[in-house]
Amino acid sequence: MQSEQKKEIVSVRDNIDAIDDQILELLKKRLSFAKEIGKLKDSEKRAKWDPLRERQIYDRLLRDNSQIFPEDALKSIFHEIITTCRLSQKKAVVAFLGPEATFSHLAGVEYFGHSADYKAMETIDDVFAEVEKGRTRYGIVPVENSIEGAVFSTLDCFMKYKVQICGEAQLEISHNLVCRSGNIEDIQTVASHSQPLAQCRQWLRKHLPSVPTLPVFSTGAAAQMAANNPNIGAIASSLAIKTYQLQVVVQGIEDYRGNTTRFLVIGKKSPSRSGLDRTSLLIGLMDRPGALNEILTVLSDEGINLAKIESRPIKGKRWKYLFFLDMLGHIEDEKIQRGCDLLKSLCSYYEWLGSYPQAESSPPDSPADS
Ligand SMILES: C=C(O[C@@H]1C=C(C(=O)O)C=C[C@H]1O)C(=O)O
Repeated sequence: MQSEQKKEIVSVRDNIDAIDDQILELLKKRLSFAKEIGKLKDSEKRAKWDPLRERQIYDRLLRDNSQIFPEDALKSIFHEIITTCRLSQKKAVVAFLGPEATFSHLAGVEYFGHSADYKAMETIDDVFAEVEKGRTRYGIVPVENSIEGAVFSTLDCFMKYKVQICGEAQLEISHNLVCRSGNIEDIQTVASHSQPLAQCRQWLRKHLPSVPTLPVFSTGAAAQMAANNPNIGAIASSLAIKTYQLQVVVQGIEDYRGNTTRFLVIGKKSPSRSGLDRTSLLIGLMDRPGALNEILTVLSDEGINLAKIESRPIKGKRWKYLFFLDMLGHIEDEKIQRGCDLLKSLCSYYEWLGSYPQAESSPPDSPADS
């Protein structure tokens, strides 16, 4: 009986092998067609990245799948296939806040897949400078966290460097307390980036009340420190545990579940419209009563959905601010174009930071112990 079953497994596995061979042949064919399209685009001087076409592919596949193959898996399989095909037309190097295994690195790999090359930078400023100078094609930077709010150093870089936003990615962040031994008693200092330290504030106060915290450049840098010093604990990603051979002390120490960070992909030129886009502006208000109201009125009159507004002080100009505005839609959409033209005439400063495909939204955050 047992050997009958064994034979059946072998024969069904033959079927799987035959399918895998077909998938592989089809993948090779798909890659060569993508390269052919790349050459045609070269001759027409067209951008290689076509977000609208990519979105249409996902929509069609998800519809035809009728939820038979698990949807998230289907999306990530095709994401890897499509990014590989796209990058075969033009290679991309992506700068991120390093060292290896930071959340920015993870977000980069999620966004660009495994076919891109990644370059670790020491600071967010360095990521911007790298892209502005054209040394790397893209950069990925954290811009806001669903619990802690804006990442000010990123917003300030938009005021300093000439780059465009090309995309956004959202990464659900779960923090691990790690150290060399895996024993909480060995930890005399907890190092991490200031954002994760803030995102785990209540947990640290409750479980390590007398242990000081040490803000460092990145979670990767903290993990590196923990690897070099047995008395340093780090708050870091699961990728950092593997990369720096650390032991987990406690998993999931964030104060809120669903804690999500939004990242921006920066480059030299925003992509064309995908049909589900976001447009970011940086504006300065006229010094007159009702200036902000005028801006909001334009958006409301044009039926533009304002997704976010955030102000930042202008360095060296006391009590003067610039505003970051995110709207739903693409600058190629008539409504957004018209709204932006009106804003330009009403603002003391106006800069279009880019239009780019919207990231999928995730469920809302909830307290960790609910
Ligand atoms: C192959 C193309 O180039 C890129 C890759 C795509 C793909 O792999 O399906 C789709 C759109 C483009 O971003 C294309 O434009 O069709």
